[in-house]
Formats: sequence, C-alpha cells, structure tokens
Amino acid sequence: GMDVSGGNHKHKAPWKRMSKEELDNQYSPSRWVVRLGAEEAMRTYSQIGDEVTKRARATRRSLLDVPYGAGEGEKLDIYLPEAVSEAMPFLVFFHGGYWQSGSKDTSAFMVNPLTAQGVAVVIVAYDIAPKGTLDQMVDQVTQSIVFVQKQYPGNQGIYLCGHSAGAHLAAMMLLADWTKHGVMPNLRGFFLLSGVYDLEPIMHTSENARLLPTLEDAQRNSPLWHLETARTQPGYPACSILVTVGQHDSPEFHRQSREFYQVPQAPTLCHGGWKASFEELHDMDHFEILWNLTQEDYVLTQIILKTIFQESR
Ligand SMILES: N[C@@H](CC(=O)c1ccccc1NC=O)C(=O)O
Repeated sequence: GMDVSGGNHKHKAPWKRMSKEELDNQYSPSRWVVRLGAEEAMRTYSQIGDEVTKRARATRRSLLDVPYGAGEGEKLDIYLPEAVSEAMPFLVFFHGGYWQSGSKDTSAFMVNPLTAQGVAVVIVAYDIAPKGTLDQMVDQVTQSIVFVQKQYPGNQGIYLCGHSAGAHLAAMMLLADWTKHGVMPNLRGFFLLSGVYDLEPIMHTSENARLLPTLEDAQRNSPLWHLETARTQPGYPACSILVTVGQHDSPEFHRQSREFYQVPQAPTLCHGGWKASFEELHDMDHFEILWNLTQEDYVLTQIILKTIFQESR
C-alpha cells in the first residue's frame, strides 16, 4: 500500500500483521540457515565457539575471568596482541543467544585475526535470563565498558561489537548516560551483527515472552525508538556505526537492521558526528557471520580492521 508516513518506515510495523506462528518463524534464526538443519546449526555454533575459544586461549596472551563488577557473572576475558602497550585499540564483544543462552567461554570468534593486527579483544559475560533481566544486562554491559576505559585510559579507541542479542546490547550503549559513571569511554565505533533493535515483536514470540514482561520493558530497551531523542553528550567523539545482516537472515531481521541503520541519518544525529553504514553479508546466515570472523581475509574482518585503524587516535 501507499506509505503515508512520508518514508518513515519504522511506523509500518509489518510484524503486527503476522500470526504468532509466523513471528516465531521470523525470530528463530536457526530456521533460516541454508546449509544445515536448525538443530545441526545450533550444535555447530556451540562446537565452533568452543574450539575457537580454546584456540584463542592456547595461542594468545589472555587475562581470563577479570571481574568488572561485584556480581558473580560480571567477568570478562581480555585477549592481548603480541605488542602490548597502553595505547592499543580495544574491541569489546557481546555474544548473542536471545539474552538467554551463550557464554564468553564459547565466543572468542574474532580474537585471533584481530590480536594479530594489534587490537586487544575483550569478551564480556553478562547474566543471561532467567538470572538477569534485560535492564540488568544493559547495566552490566555499561559497567564492562566503564571498566575497560578505567583500566586502559590511554586506549586508542574502544569499539563495540555484538551479535544478535549482543548487537542489541551494544546498540543500547548509544543511549547510555556516561556522566553517572564518572568516565567518558573513548567509544569510536559500533559493529552490529544481525541484531534486534525493536523488542516489541519479540514479546509476541513463544520462547521469548518471559524475557519482556511488559510493553514498557520492551520499549525502554528498544534502541530503535530512543536513538533520535538520545542526547548527544558534549565531548562525545565521532562514532562509526556499521549495521550488518546476513543475506539469509529472515525478512524481519533484515527489516530491523535497515530501520536501525536509517536512524543515525536523522539530522540531529549525523550532526552529532555519527556515521552509519550498512552491509548485507553475501550468502551468509545468522551464524556463519561469526564463524567467518575467525578468518583474517573475510570481508567483515577486513572492514572491522580498516575502521579501527582509520579511526584510532
Ligand atoms: N533459539 C534461537 C537461537 C538464537 O536465536 C541464537 C542462538 C545463538 C546465538 C544467537 C542467537 N540469536 C540471537 O541472539 C534460534 O532458533 O535460532
């Protein structure tokens, strides 16, 4: 039909016309994997994550289970490049798993190619549901970034990267009020991989209903709805925001990424120095994106490295 919202696609909400069955399908990334069955894809995902993390720990200098807060689950792993200095760039990664699965211990995908180029990589654990609520996870992620900035004040930039639910948590950091934490992290870029930025449709899917008890919880935690009104804080440096989605991700995942990519182009936000870009990753499914990040010559690994070394100061 005609777009009466003047090109503002976020008001279309096509998911509102979907049956519960269709929503469940759209928001189950494993069902859209093309080269494996859904269950096999999930098994392979944990297997590869386990192997790459073991390899990263065996071949890289690391500081494991470093506490960034007082809670038992508030730990992170730091993987260091060969030449350690005060002035390294940092990539901080938040794993996915629909806020209810996944672990830092199986998520060291990009560690080897990035540390080989001089980037320190931090893999963050947070309290997944049911132990943690979404608000607590957002708070923990905030704390983990404050910790990295305080621990490495001479860093050459902190870049946030998240996959799926982890991309949502990373995107929430565009809304964070750092003044409460007494430190302004040197954030330079965001790499958002196959994320979810409007949580309202998730409320209506079966496996995730418990995560978001009320519409208010969903809206408060939807960066798509708040980015435009988020105050750009004085002194907040220019940031690049890369939004990516796999070609084989579901139409709803594509829609979420496209809409989120459009928000920083609002005049208030691009004047604030935010530069957004969008990549649809050719022939990739939701999980292969991460598997490929173990490869130095993969297009996304190259984009990440190029961004870090262009922007670092
Ligand atoms: N039950 C989900 C699992 C899932 O969504 C997922 C699993 C591992 C890593 C990321 C995921 N998605 C978003 O966080 C599925 O069927 O795909």
